[in-house]
Amino acid sequence: MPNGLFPPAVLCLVSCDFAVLKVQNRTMTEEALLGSKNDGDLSHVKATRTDFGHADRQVQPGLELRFENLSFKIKDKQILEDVSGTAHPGKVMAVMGPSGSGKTTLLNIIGGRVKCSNCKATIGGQPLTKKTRRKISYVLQQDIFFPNLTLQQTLMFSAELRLPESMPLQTKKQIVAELIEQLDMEKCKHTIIGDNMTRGLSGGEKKRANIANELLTDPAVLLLDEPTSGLDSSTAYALTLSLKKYAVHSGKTVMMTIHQPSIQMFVQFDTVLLLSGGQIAYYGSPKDVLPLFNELGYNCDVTRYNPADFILDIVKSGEDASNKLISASNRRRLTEVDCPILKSTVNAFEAKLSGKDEVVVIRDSPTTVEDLNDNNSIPMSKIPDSENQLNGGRHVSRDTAEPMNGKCPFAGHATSIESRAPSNNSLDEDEKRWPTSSRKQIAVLAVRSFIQGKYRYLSTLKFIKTFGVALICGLVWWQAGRGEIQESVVVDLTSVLFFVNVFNSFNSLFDVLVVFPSEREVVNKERMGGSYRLSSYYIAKTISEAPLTIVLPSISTVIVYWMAGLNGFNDIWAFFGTWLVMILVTFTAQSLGMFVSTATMDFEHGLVLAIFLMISFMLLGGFYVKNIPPWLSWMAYLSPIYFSWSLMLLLEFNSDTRVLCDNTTSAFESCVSTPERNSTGYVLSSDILQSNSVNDPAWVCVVSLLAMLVGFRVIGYIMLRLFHKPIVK
Ligand SMILES: Nc1ncnc2c1ncn2[C@@H]1O[C@H](COP(=O)(O)OP(=O)(O)OP(=O)(O)O)[C@@H](O)[C@H]1O
Repeated sequence: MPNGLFPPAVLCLVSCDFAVLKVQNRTMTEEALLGSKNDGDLSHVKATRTDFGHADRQVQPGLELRFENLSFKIKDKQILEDVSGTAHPGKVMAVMGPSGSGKTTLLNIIGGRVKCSNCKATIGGQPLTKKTRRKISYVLQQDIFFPNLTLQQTLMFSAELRLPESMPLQTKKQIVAELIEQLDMEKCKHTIIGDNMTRGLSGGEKKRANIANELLTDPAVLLLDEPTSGLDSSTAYALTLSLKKYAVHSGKTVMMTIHQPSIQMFVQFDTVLLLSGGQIAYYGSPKDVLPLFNELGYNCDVTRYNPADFILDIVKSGEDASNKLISASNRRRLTEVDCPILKSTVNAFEAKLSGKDEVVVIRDSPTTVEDLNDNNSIPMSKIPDSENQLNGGRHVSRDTAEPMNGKCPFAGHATSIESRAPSNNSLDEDEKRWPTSSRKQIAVLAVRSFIQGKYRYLSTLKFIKTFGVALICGLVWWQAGRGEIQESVVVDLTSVLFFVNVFNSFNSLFDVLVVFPSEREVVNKERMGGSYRLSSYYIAKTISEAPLTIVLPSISTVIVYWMAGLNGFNDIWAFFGTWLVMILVTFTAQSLGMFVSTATMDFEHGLVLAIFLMISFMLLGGFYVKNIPPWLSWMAYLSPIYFSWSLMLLLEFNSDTRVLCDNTTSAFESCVSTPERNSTGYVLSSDILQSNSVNDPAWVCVVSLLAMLVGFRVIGYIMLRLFHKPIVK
């Protein structure tokens, strides 16, 4: 094969995987963005069973989740402004609002997915920290899983990683089995999760798998981001009903975002937090919402309108309506225990509206309703008639200056999060940071990584490619190295070794390139959930994928080596040596791939960097350019291909190799007789090695490859650790 054909040929062969790999890489995110397919298969959820996955373990009680005056900005954009609320055990809070109103951001802050250093929240009266957040499970909107694992495998691995190590395996199995049964997923427990490429669980089943995965740990608080997205109305209702029953019967706290609930779903909620532009437009019971809207001039014809749709339509109808609702909500919140507001926020908001109405100035520390009404100039036009708006003690009557339930509203309001005593002692101070030891994590992750990796490393497509390329190479260089070879054949032998070398290195590097970005979502999700250490993941991955990594390079080496008739026919150790070198360079290229992947963490960027590096390494490998300019020659020492090819040539052209001189036009010194010495008629191995720029002894090449193998892997880990942290407060 002409030398110049190598790069395009190898790139082409490797890139035949890209189309597939790239699509696989997109799988999880795209699927999430596109939403799950609706299969209507939740309608038969066993809503009566609400002891989800309890088995015989001690059930953790629900805890009060309280967030107070959360304000959050991204750059100059105010995403949330003074958002407060309290989700109670045994109850469901629904966070509603138009698209972009900040629902997911609110859940992300509480769930620790977004860093918000000034955001105050408590769980069971204790500040929300990395440790106390372990009581919260967060069901993300995207169903992020490894696509090749079955439902049962997915839940079992999760159970082994997230449930205490001291819990017997049998109990973990029982919990998983119960969850599968209770979520009515028996029939699909051996089905793979699947992705865009491979059909697996349906959209509804994936959603249930996502919820089951979070219920495994028996959380005190369950957060769900759009759990009904992509489901049809009956499926969505069944799911909402199950969550409601789960909250009521297990005494758990449930908080979920939801876009457009049906009326049946809407009435299941205990509290509705309606957001508009990051501010609270309504906070309270769903049954109070229509009277309040009515007071503000928005009448809902319930015979024709779903109240949930109605309130969303009003919020979306324009700035005036939205401001009116926020303003009314702000005033209600001044007396609201569960959903307090800062007076400065009310002032600022009223000031913003001052062009349209009188400015409100609220005194710093109102302690009674009278104070508020007498000393703070709330525009009368902004206070709805008390007789009509009073509801459940949440509204203040201007006439009576008392909340309807007779409780002083300011007593609760004056109590800040910091001053609230812990209300629940179930948060164990001594709880360990990780539910399992590093040893256990590595063991579980290694098995999972092996199962997941075998589909990627040993796919039928890859076998076909490897066999195909190896057979073509074998035929092209058929028995080129057998017996006494001619000098002219030397270039064929160096070519075949270089080609196999480059082919396997490219394959190994690009395989890894796809892995990290696609696994990142799952790993980040799990790490943010506090499932395991990054080091455990990295070590497990390295160990478990090692046997998978060597399969295909070994196959191609064996086929090409013997078909091309290389030196193994004369010296069997030359064959084993070449095979080991091939494995070594495959691992080194894999390490390089890990480094590139973690340095970029993006397939497109990684691809560009990887191609640049591999082409450079090929050029510096000694095959194409025999006389690298001296000022550039040091760069050859950065190339794994240079070292591996050198090693292969050392094994192929050892002192026993007999290469006949071309008597007419020999390129080798040893073929030319001089007055001092006569040529033996055979080319000296040292001449062949020298002409191919093999300047270093074998041990230097081996040590250099090992150093690169370890070095790139360690740098990759450091980059992952430092620059790709999942954000947790
Ligand atoms: N990284 C970011 N940079 C800039 N703006 C952002 C960023 N993340 C979120 N936002 C903005 O924050 C606002 C709230 O986003 P969020 O995802 O919380 O809304 P949402 O109510 O959950 O919307 P949806 O119902 O469509 O999921 C949106 O306007 C969004 O564009």
